[in-house]
Amino acid sequence: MNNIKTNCLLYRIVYIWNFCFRYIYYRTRRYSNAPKPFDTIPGLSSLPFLGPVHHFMPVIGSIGPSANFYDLAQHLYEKFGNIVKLNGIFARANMVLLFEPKDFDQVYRAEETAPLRPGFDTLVYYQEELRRDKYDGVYGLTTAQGLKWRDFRTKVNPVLLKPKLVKLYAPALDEISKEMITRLNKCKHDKNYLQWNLDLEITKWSLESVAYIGLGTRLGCFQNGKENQKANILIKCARDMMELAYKLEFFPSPWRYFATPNFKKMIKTLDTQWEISEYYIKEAKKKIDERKHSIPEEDKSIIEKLLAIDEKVAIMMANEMLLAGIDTVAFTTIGLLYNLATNPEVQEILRMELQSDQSNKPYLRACLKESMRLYPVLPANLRRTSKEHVVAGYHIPKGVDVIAPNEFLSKLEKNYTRPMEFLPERWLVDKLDPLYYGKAHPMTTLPFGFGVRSCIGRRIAELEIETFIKRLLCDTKVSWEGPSLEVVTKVFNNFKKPYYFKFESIS
Ligand code: HEM
Repeated sequence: MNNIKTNCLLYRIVYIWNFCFRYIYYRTRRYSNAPKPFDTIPGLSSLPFLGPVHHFMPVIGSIGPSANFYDLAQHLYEKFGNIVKLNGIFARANMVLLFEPKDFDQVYRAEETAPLRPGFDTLVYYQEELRRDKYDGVYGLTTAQGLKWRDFRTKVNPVLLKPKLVKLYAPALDEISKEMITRLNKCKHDKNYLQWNLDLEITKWSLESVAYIGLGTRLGCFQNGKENQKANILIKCARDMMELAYKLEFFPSPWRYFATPNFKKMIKTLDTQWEISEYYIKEAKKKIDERKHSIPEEDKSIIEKLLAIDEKVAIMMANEMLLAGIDTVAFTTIGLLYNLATNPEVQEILRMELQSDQSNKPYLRACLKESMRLYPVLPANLRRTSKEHVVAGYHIPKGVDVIAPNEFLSKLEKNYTRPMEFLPERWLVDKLDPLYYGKAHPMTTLPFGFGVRSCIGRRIAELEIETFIKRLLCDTKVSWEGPSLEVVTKVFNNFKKPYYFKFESIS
């Protein structure tokens, strides 16, 4: 009898234990499979109203005010790991940095139907509210979102991304490069001038080049006089806009609630930029109208081709080319010159390729790619979520800025062999070679962005830079006589001056 009782009790204990075990097992399994809440993503602590701003303050901040984006990404990665949250402040969206390329690949691909890339909120406010009458509902690619962006991009894609583009504009760009080199040779005797103004000179060349492709006219950036003054103001406007956008949009600023002094400066700068750009566009249109006869399609400038499709889009695109296509190209060119100057053996191999008869120049292409891996204009890419995502085990709601820190990832040993070295060969060797670039995930290095919203000026930029480098290296040796060049991030990456380049004639 006792035996039966004991057996019964034992049976019950085993039964209850079994039940509890199963219950706990299934509950925890279910729970662990569920995405963790957004709020639990690790990241910098936030204060009420101020968000994580105290981390960026002088002395007391754990990061400090002067960190560039690369340093910030490194700090966050080392402290928090592959996924990091930064709370937004003053109506700025929350941000999540993803350090695994497969993770932002997943989000960016899922957003490809209508990718949202916010930024330049002051420019959006200027176009949509303050100067609404001028823009009349048509905004450029940098500021438009959703259907408006898609409609604009569909109209301009066939004109700007045409594979034949290279052939069409190459001779004129070569001419502009020759003039630039003559100008450089004149300036190089004044060492001090070039140390502080090389970027201005290179920007004059990039503006002259992009204006020729966009408007079909020469602006005369290398000349002295009135024309040159206008071009200089346009260059200054583009720079001031970046500087002011950095102050207004990356630091806490109440410009949305009242017009701060920097906000007023920004509006003045945008007005001036538009005024000069409009002047150039009107001049270009006048020339086209006065011609009174048609010319072959391949001889037409971008604005002429776009005017036949949609006049407002043509004007906005031309304006955007004069804005987005100058400092980006200048920075990339200076980065490449620096890498070639500090790696004379690479410069020599490249010179040999450029002097050879072969029409393909793979080493030149590899040098440019490698230089943009080390010195991308934009240190990170960005998409705002239009829907919910589950990434790296966390829930990411709609309206969050998902940041891909591409510059930082491109300099990690786990992605590239000898990552801090300028080794163009990595883009040419086969996959058995330890240097092979394909070791990294394809999303690791994205100097022109990603997918349908990637840079529309890519072909133009590559053509301009390659044409200039070909011309320059044929009879000039470039070297660097000073400490290493440093980068500082202000929305875009910039170089810290002075420049210690030496340009010597070798012919
Ligand atoms: C080496 C030079 C350049 C670099 C590294 C560069 C880089 C970029 C990047 C990273 C983006 C963001 C793409 C994304 O979100 O996926 C972008 C967008 C854009 N770029 Fe460039 N860019 C360069 C030159 C140019 C030039 C020459 C033009 C003008 C012809 C231009 C016009 C634009 C425009 C209009 C957008 C916005 C595209 C859109 O949202 O649809 N860029 N660029």
